[in-house]
Amino acid sequence: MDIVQSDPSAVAPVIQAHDLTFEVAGPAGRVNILKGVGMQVGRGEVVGIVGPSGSGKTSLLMLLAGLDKPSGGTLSVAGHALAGMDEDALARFRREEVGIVFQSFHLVPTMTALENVAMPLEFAGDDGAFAKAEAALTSVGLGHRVHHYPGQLSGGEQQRVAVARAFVATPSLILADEPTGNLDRATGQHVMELLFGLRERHGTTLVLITHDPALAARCDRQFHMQDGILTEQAVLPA
Ligand SMILES: Nc1ncnc2c1ncn2[C@@H]1O[C@H](COP(=O)(O)OP(=O)(O)OP(=O)(O)O)[C@@H](O)[C@H]1O
Repeated sequence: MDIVQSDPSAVAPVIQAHDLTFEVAGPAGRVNILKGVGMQVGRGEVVGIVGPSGSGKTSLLMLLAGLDKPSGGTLSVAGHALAGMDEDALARFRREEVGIVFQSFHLVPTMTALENVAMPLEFAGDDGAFAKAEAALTSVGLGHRVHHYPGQLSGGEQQRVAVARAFVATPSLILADEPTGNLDRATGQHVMELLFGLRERHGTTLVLITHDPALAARCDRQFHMQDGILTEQAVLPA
């Protein structure tokens, strides 16, 4: 009889967070920013997080990216239990599993678009870094701008470079913090089509912080953060 062993990582959720807390030291003592957050997100799901300013959305994103450590609770991303990992393992995890898109682009101003996108692959020792970066830039419609510096690009073009950089290493998870916040409506729409297209092409999971109700309504699932507490909500049509 053949024994078929299934790969548990193929079906395991990309994000498994349970009772996450995040405390920091403030001038008046400890501040509880996240107060027992739980979420489970499957492969290829697009999840929106809405909520007022200062409620803890970016803090949660930083934990999911392995850029901050939770004070308590358990967190597994793409099969990695982040709590037990040292800095080297976390750096590798971020390189291989996570892409991040920030509201303010965060490109390196002294590097061309091509160099910005190739950077994560070069760090990983990928010989094909520049060819892959050029293909990624072409796929976001910037094949003709590869040698431009960020300062020579419009806001929308810079965000498309940031999107290309986020997906060039085909991560399991893309985290986007107000990716359209600095863009006009049409340009923001274009950037979102690029991000949503990644799920279609690569099965990428997308976690999106947004203040835009229309954008949140396009997500498969929607969470609301309020004062460090996360609750899932029904997705209402825009
Ligand atoms: N390292 C830190 N030290 C002290 N306070 C912090 C730290 N990081 C975040 N905070 C505070 O925690 C709260 C949550 O911040 P966070 O950036 O996660 O909120 P947010 O929901 O993303 O807000 P916004 O929508 O304005 O970006 C804020 O009051 C912020 O000032």
